[in-house]
Order: sequence, then C-alpha cells, then structure tokens
Amino acid sequence: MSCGMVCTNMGVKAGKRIGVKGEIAAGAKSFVLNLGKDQANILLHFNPRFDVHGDARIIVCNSKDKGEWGAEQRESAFPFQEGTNVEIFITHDPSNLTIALPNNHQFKFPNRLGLQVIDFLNAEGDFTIKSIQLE
Ligand SMILES: C=CCO[C@@H]1O[C@H](CO)[C@@H](O[C@@H]2O[C@H](CO)[C@H](O)[C@H](OCc3cn(-c4n[nH]c(N)n4)nn3)[C@H]2O)[C@H](O)[C@H]1NC(C)=O
Repeated sequence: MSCGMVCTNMGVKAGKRIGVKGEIAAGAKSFVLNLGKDQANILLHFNPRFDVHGDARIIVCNSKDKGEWGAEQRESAFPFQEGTNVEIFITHDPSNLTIALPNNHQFKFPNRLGLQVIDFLNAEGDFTIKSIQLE
C-alpha cells in the first residue's frame, strides 16, 4: 500500500519532462519516486539511498513489469543532502529516460516497458513532494 503522494492519469507523452520538487527529510535513510503505468508496471523506480539495504549514498534505479522487478542500475552520483529541498527532472522518451539531478548531474535509464505515456507517479519514504511540473 502506498503511503506517499500518488498521481494518476498524468498523460505525459514521449518528449515531455516531469519536474518534481520536494523536501528530503532530516535524517533521511531513503526515498523513492516511481513513474510508469501503475504500481505494478513501473518505468522508473528511482531510489536514492542514504543508508539502507547496506547501500550508502547511492541511487538505485529499477523497473517493474507486471509486478516483477528488473535488473538494478546503480548511480554513484549522489547530489542529495538530508533536510534539504531538491528538484529532479525526468524526460520521457520511447527508448531512454533522462534523469536530471542537482549540480548538473544526469543519467539515462532504459524504457524497458516501452511505455509511450507516463500516467502514474508516486513518492515513498523520506521525501515530501512540494510541486510537480509537466512541460
Ligand atoms: C544482496 C542480495 C539481496 O539484494 C538486495 O535485495 C533487496 C530486496 O530485493 C534489494 O532492495 C529492493 O530493491 C528494489 C529495487 O531493485 C526496491 O528498491 C525495493 O524497495 C521497494 C520500495 C521501497 N520503498 C520505500 N518506502 N519507503 C522507503 N524509504 N522506501 N517503497 N518501495 C528494495 O527492497 C536490494 O537493492 C538488493 N541489493 C543488491 C546489492 O542487489
């Protein structure tokens, strides 16, 4: 069951960008942004880990297809600080998502599900969404 904010019917097509502004809690251990079709079909599970599952200050990304996790992709860039406000941009593309982080870091994650439209976004963990921008 999701505890954080859930957005549905977002209708974000390829070429469009989603901006998520939010606050990372003081003492944060981990937070999650999930984007995709629904809870079971996630195009991008974006999971910055401050200190959880034996991971320290690393971003773990994955996909979920019909409830099944894919292979993790780990990013060492970690431009996040507990107790601060942050903005993350995700650009949708039929082949690869581009995730833009603070401090001009960015990386790509494959569109494994081949989703043409992102309808679902939810946040979990030590992060409070303040605004979502669709452009
Ligand atoms: C080394 C042998 C076992 O491997 C570990 O197996 C764990 C369990 O599958 C992996 O953690 C999962 O990794 C998934 C992505 O591949 C998800 O991140 C999964 O968490 C789903 C989740 C977390 N949250 C959440 N809610 N609130 C917070 N803070 N987080 N909501 N959904 C995590 O529990 C974890 O990433 C994985 N570690 C490695 C190194 O592979």
